[in-house]
Amino acid sequence: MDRPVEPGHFSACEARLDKHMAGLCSVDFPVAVVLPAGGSGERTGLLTPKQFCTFLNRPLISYTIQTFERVPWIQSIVVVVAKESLDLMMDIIHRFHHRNVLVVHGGSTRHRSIFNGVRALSEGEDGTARVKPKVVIIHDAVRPFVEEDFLLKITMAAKEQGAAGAIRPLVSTVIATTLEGYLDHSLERTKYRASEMPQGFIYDVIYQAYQRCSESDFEFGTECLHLALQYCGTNAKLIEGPPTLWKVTYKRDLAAAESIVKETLSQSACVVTGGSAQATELANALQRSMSALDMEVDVISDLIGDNAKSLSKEWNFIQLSVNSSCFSEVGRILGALEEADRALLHPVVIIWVYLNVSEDGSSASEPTGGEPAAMMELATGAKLGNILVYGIQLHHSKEATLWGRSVEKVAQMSCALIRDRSPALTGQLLQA
Ligand SMILES: Nc1ccn([C@@H]2O[C@H](COP(=O)(O)OP(=O)(O)OP(=O)(O)O)[C@@H](O)[C@H]2O)c(=O)n1
Ligand SMILES: O=C(CO)[C@H](O)[C@H](O)COP(=O)(O)O
Repeated sequence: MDRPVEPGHFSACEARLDKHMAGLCSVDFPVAVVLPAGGSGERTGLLTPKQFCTFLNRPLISYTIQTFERVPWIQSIVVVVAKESLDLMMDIIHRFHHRNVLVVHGGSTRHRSIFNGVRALSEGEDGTARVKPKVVIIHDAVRPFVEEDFLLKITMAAKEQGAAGAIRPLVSTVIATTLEGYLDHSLERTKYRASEMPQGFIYDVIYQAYQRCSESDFEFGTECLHLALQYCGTNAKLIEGPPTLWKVTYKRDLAAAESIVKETLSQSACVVTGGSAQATELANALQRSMSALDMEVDVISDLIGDNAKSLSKEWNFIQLSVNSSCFSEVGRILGALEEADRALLHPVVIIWVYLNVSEDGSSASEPTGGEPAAMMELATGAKLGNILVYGIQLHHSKEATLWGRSVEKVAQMSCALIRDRSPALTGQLLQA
């Protein structure tokens, strides 16, 4: 029999749940989640199973685990992986500091993997009984984006009805084909829905459904809600979910998942002026231009005292320097981010904007000798810690149109650097 491996303890989770239940949350019963991640991802055409494919320096499965870790009323997380992926999974849990995750061996089909995960919630590896949850959520490990409020809807409906599942409108019409490959008939699209995940079940319902179902169900079935209906007479409540519930199935879906994460990380930026009048003027102009590019910008003079909060909230920093090619301010942001392990889960961007103001207001001066090399050195070290450092140099102009154009260019470059998060461009001192 497949045996679970426990890197974490459920007791910490129980304490978390108790604390939460003390006042904040309407979920006053134990909830667990099973994340089947034991497939090989053939349809991606990649050698690595899709749940272990990495984007923005982190495997897909870690994004999904993090999604559930953030939900305070979820008591325990069971991840089901193929035997050969066990070490890799343990390494991911360790590397990204995941807590309270129970890892269980998978089976040869999705249903077999899910049943192993469900069973592990009530039975220890030596057959000893565990305190089973009231509701279990089942969610494909390759659907990284699901919001707490939707999980709550599924959980509460599952508690009421015995089973609940996410649905989406069909994108294409479903047709039946003849054996010869001709159209047999088509279904009326408005009557049908795509069944997605998450799904929620009263624990005993899904456990019994799996105990009663046939070998053929285990081998060929694709729908847990169907098992609950057929073997326990439980009619699932269906709830329409958002499009982001889609399942990563093909290679292009990995790129789509990456772009969703990038978009989330690129909604705002924090501009640090250092306090000088010229830098503040530039920061205010950048704020206007970047907000026209749909990026919210907060302008602060430093990252001290109350302003230090930005270090734990913001994913993007723009540090302004006027006539000073010294990287000490950038170094300070870097140090603070590294100390807080801020870039563990997502890459953080720092853009150093160097404003060159010559005495006579001319724009003749060029970047001075050591800067590009020093930038590169700083950025190379930062990249190892998942912090992406870029530089932009601009010259002040007394001529309003020219100056406006330069500021606009800095705003566009900053938005592009933040949105692309390209490791290849780190350390470059770009010219605006
Ligand atoms: N024996 C299996 C097969 C699938 N899954 C999991 O079930 C989820 C949804 O299945 P699917 O998208 O079909 O994944 P794969 O089977 O890996 O993909 P493919 O069919 O392309 O091989 C995935 O998280 C997958 O890892 C599983 O736990 N155990
Ligand atoms: O949506 C789902 C269930 O309702 C499943 O994710 C889907 O059935 C998985 O199937 P497959 O392994 O064939 O992709």
